[in-house]
Amino acid sequence: MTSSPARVLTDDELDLLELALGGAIDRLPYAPAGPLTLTDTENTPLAEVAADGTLTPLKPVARALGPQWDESLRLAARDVAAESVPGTTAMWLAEAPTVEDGSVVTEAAAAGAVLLLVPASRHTEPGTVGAAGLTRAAQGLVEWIRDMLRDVSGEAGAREAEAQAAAEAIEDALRVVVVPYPRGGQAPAPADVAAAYGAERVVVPADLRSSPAGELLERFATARSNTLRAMYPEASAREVERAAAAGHRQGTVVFFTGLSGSGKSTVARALAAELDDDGLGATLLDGDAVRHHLSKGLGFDRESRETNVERIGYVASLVAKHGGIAVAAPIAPFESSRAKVRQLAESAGARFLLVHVSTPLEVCEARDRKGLYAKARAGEIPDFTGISSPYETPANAELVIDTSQVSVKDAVALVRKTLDAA
Ligand SMILES: Nc1ncnc2c1ncn2[C@@H]1O[C@H](COP(=O)(O)OS(=O)(=O)O)[C@@H](OP(=O)(O)O)[C@H]1O
Ligand SMILES: Nc1ncnc2c1ncn2[C@@H]1O[C@H](COP(=O)(O)OP(=O)(O)O)[C@@H](O)[C@H]1O
Repeated sequence: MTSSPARVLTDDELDLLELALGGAIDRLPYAPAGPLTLTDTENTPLAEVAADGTLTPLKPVARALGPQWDESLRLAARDVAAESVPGTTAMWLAEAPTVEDGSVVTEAAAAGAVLLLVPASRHTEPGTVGAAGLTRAAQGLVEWIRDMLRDVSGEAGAREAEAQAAAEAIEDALRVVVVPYPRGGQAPAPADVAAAYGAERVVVPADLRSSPAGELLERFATARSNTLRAMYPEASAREVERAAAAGHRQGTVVFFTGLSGSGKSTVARALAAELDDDGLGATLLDGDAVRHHLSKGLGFDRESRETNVERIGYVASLVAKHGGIAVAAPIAPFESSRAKVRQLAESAGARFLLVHVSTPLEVCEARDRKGLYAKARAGEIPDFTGISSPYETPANAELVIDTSQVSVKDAVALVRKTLDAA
């Protein structure tokens, strides 16, 4: 048991801890002095920081799935440095390597040992090649170089044996190492990290690219597949294409709010169906359905409603985080929870569209689809929105629709127009 205060580490902080435990950095920029227990989000104690900043590991940092977690690649800096030979060059592969980069790497490997360092973050920005893709691309680069050298040595004729030996030496000189590397401002300089892994110099191939290659890469999202294949070794091209395809889809949360009977579910359902028909797909989080599943057992007091709405917002943001469209339709009467939901979506990189279905109370009450207003007026349902519980009118809705004035079809068209313009 430890009695020192605990700190739950963020993803970037975990990367820094891994770097420090592996000997790549001397001290943690976020916890230079203790006593402090560092934990992951599951509260597993990972390390102790003493008053003088000394780190004592307690448990290994949890590994996950993916090539970037492969134990034979994600090695401690001190272990790699212990095996490194003088004159080692590090290539910092922060982007998927191109054919041009492959030539730079081949040249360096002809002169001595080369560490292909893959800076692996736990975050991937949509549209960029993440840690898994970079690792596969680095491994693919080694294969690409090997195949290329075999072809060349096969054409060498009389000097075949000599060429073959040279090719093998180059292949042996290459080693892929995955480096935990945060995205944030506390990231150490690549040159310092490379030195800790035993390299004498670091080359960032992306910095050496010729300008035509740089210009082409800037346009890569629209480049035809064959252009990509000409520029990249097979493994890199696959990763760049995969990332570009994912990056094109920004997730969206369409969040309806309004009184019971205002028409939220009707419009939300019609919208989701139309999006499906267009092949866009939409996940519908209808108020009633959510109350039967996600929020079963919750009541209608303020706290329960806030919990309900925030749960919906959380699920919607998960859907949108990976490019999906979430359509939610709870009453969501309180501004504070609507603001939280917006913030959740926006921090997942999604667009957020608040649609206030502003149908007047008299119309909702006249509709009284479920007979609830009558019961609420008779005092049989407490805390009924609009009758005995408040509805805070949103001041920041992207769209306001009064379904006593606008048909379902036109309401859907208005939402889609707003979505297209966003
Ligand atoms: N007290 C009270 N107030 C308001 N609504 C009530 C209440 N009790 C039950 N219902 C039924 O629950 C539906 C609203 O649930 P929501 O999850 O959308 O509400 S909230 O966002 O948590 O405020 C709502 O459904 P809709 O009519 O689809 O809005 C009602 O049918
Ligand atoms: N233009 C309209 N848009 C949406 N609903 C409408 C419209 N005109 C009439 N209605 C009716 O109003 C009721 C709205 O109920 P519902 O969509 O369940 O509202 P909510 O989900 O806000 O409680 C439905 O019976 C629907 O048929």
